[in-house]
Amino acid sequence: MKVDGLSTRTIAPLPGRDGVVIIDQTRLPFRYELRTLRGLADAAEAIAVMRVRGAPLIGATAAYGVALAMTEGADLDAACATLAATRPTAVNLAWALARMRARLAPLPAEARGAAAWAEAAAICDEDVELNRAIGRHGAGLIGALAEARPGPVNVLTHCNAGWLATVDWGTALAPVYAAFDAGLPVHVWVDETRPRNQGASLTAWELVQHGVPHTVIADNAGGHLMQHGKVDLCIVGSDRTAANGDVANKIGTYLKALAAHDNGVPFYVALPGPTIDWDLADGRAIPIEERRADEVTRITGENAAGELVSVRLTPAASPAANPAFDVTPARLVSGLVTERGVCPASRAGLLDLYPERRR
Ligand SMILES: CSC[C@H]1O[C@H](OP(=O)(O)O)[C@H](O)[C@@H]1O
Repeated sequence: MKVDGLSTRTIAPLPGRDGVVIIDQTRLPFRYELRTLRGLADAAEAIAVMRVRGAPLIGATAAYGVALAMTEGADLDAACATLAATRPTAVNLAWALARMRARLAPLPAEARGAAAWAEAAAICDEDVELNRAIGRHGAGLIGALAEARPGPVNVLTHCNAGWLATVDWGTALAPVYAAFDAGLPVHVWVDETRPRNQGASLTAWELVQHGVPHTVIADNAGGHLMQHGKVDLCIVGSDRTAANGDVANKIGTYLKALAAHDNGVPFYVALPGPTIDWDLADGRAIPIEERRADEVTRITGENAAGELVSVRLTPAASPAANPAFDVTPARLVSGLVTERGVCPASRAGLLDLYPERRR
């Protein structure tokens, strides 16, 4: 996508393969800061503290983390274990590490560096095309709604599943960008998405950059808007979708799916193939990340002087719980928007799109 008119991706290797440049998403929307990852430790830290986040981008960063590790002579299995331990829910992390290991393990140590950089680059290039295809297929859903009646199609999205969550294009927002760029009237309700506010800080920033009409809302407003006919379609991302179509996504997604179901609002999940966990029959075993309590008890923002500040919201003595994801059962999902098309949220639906997965 473009930032200040310049095309960019969320991650890219330095020409000398001695570093990887990322957008430090912990600084957005106030500062657009690039950061160079110089080694395995930098890559692991960037994932763990969410300088990079979003399932596909976590996988891409881990892939480059392996390349950085090979360049610094680290052990392949140890490097993969370090990266695997950063965040548990997004299956793209395990998928990328398994792919890197499969590519590198058969090679002699001296050949692993170049192969790792090439494989990481391939993962990134593929992600861009997967998401572009998701946008194409998902734009059809928006187009059909645009034809049904005048005025903008009002899309509600949760968290950030835009291009910042991937290498480019995004997943849930890819159809929005494709529809907008095709001239379709679209407006986005942006869930702020407490406690890390990826919606208010990242999705809103993306949509401003692209010129897409949008309105930031409190997470708790979504159900009310659906009750009053102000939401035509929900599209969210996924961090891990089980083989039966159960979807793990940012905490609060399940509540939006319940409200959509109760109000007859179509609820779609956009995801690329690497986000499908074929080894999980359903979503019950998806690991849910528990993050630090101070992400709930404190909030970070910019004061009038343009300084980044963090303020406490709760009494110091109050404990807090911070599950970062929840699982939306397939029965609440209208459909899955993948790079291969749209399918029902079911094992049969997924196997129709991915027949090579039939056992
Ligand atoms: C396209 S994956 C986006 C997905 O990742 C987000 O989680 P996090 O920001 O914690 O990495 C959120 O669940 C998004 O839907």
